[in-house]
Amino acid sequence: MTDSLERNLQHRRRVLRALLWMTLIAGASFALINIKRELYLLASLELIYAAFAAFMLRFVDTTPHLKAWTLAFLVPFFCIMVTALLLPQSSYTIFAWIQSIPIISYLLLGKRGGFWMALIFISLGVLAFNVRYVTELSLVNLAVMANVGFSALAVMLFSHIYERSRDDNEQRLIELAGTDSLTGLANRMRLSEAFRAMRSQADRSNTPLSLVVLDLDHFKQVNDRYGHEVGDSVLLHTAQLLKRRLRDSDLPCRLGGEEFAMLLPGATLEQAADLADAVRVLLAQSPVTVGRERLNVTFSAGVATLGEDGDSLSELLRIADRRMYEAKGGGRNQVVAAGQRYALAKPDCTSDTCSE
Ligand SMILES: Nc1nc2c(ncn2[C@@H]2O[C@H](COP(=O)(O)OP(=O)(O)OP(=O)(O)O)[C@@H](O)[C@H]2O)c(=O)[nH]1
Repeated sequence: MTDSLERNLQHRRRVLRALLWMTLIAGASFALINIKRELYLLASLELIYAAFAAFMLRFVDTTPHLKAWTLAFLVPFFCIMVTALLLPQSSYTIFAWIQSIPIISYLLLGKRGGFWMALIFISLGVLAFNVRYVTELSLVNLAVMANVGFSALAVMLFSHIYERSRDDNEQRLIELAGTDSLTGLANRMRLSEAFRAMRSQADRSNTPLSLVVLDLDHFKQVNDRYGHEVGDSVLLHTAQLLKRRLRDSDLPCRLGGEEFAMLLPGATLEQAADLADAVRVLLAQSPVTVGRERLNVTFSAGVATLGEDGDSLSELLRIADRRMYEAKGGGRNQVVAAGQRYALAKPDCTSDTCSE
């Protein structure tokens, strides 16, 4: 669940696995043929590479360093291919393999890495053709070289377009998976991702990180009295107000139903409580218009902070949730932030701080 919003590298692993199997089988077979043809340098390169492929097959599905291993495999792989192109004993037709360079590069390295890898090795391939046939430069050879070069560039262009749209679609899916469809705020899944990043940052810079859970008061009555659509616009109104009021570095999110959360990097428990109370006042002063009526919306909130109240998101959510219910129990439309419990703007409190 925690990795659910990360980019999916599964397809790259599958392509690499297929390439490793091909290298293993083809490398061993070609090595045998080339030994018979007395091309010992090429045969030993092919054998070494087949062994390297067999070695990589053991961990290609699990390695966390997929890109580094892909590069470690691919650069020598293409170098061997170019060496084969240069050998005077290998046939003319071997140049057809240049076509595979852009496809393999883009599938394994994505659009940026794929672009450079393909460009470099297609150029080297065309250069190899030049080196081999420079002495017998004829119109036929020029035509072959132009066809090999341009068709490889065409394949590269299509691979680039394909990889770019795949990348955009994946990005869009990641956005959608982390977004609440009604309010456009982050959802629980994105909150977990953001919490991990913000907690690391807070640990590194020794700065506070706080969480506020807020729940709209008597929301059922809004739905029952005005209907579900009006209920939805109240949720949207609250979400927009949170987005407007918070900093770009803060994360407002909808946990579900009429429950929201705010993840506040750099805010201590007290600062987070002050901010939650300011949002509470702002919401209370911004009624939602329904026909001729103006609907006052309030919420009850609980605050928790990293370290004092726990180190994981689930601990902070649990404590903030418990304090939110204390705020409900204390009369609603208030914020509870505790070490010792205190409530801000609690109607039946004479001072800002109430004892537990
Ligand atoms: N319009 C709308 N209503 C929702 C949505 N999700 C949950 N609800 C409603 O929110 C209401 C929540 O009711 P309760 O849990 O009783 O809470 P409440 O009425 O706000 O009472 P307190 O929290 O105790 O103040 C229920 O009527 C749900 O149907 C939604 O996406 N849209």
